[in-house]
Amino acid sequence: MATGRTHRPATRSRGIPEATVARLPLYLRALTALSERSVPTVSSEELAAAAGVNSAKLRKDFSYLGSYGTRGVGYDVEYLVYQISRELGLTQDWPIVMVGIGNLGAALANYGGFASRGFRVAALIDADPAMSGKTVAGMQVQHADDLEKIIDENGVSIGVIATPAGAAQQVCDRLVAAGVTSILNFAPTVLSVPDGVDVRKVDLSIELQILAFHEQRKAGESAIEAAEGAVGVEGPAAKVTKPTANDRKGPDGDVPAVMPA
Ligand SMILES: NC(=O)c1ccc[n+]([C@@H]2O[C@H](COP(=O)([O-])OP(=O)(O)OC[C@H]3O[C@@H](n4cnc5c(N)ncnc54)[C@H](O)[C@@H]3O)[C@@H](O)[C@H]2O)c1
Repeated sequence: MATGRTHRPATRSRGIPEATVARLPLYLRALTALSERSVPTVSSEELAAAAGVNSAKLRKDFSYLGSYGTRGVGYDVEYLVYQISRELGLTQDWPIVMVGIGNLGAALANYGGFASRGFRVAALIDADPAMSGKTVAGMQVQHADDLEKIIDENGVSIGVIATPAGAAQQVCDRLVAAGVTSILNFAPTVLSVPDGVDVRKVDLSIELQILAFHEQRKAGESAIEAAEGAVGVEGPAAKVTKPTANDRKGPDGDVPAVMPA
């Protein structure tokens, strides 16, 4: 599919900014941990620290949900879990298909975290005939020839692609033609999709490259400090701005492990 776009406008139709939407899962993860410890209420500062977000930003984000907390008491943890889950669409079950059940696909299929967050793996699909019928994570792998039928029968709207990069666009096109409107792409390639289809990409090697960049800066900083120590006076090198912890944070004040698509 040659035409189409790969991103959405910054604000969703309901008026919640995309950056806020991207932080909601962080709040939910922190709130779920509090809920598991039976903590009844939480202040914006505590929750912001647990989620790795600035507290003023958190309060602004929650105002979009109509949640303002109670002065001196804070936010009701259970109610906030419900509110955010509802906003993210997690109060309903989302069947997903995974395409490409090799090393990564099998590891993802075995990950229990999808089901506990409302994502049911409806089918595992692979093009290799030798994989068909094999059991992975307790499910039989189905052949890619049946992709459209599987999506139709299971009412799937979210697809996960873990095929080699060269196959990803073709798989994406078939998923979209079959009715899938959200794709999580692990293949190292940019997918082109029509309007109305959301793509998120995950690339751990990009994350490592970003960490390598920071390591390089830190190494440069150490070299500057060593040179300063050796010379004993403030030379030109001392004017180099040293990176701070904030420099390494994302635009939202957090340190994303996985960059938004
Ligand atoms: N995003 C990340 O951080 C990350 C990490 C590791 C791997 N990857 C990428 O994930 C992909 C899978 O890696 P892997 O190590 O599991 O590879 P793999 O070779 O073990 O598995 C790929 C699977 O895809 C299947 N496949 C190929 N074409 C297909 C098609 N048209 N339809 C359905 N299935 C098809 C193959 O039969 C195979 O089982 C690669 O693109 C790799 O670069 C991404």
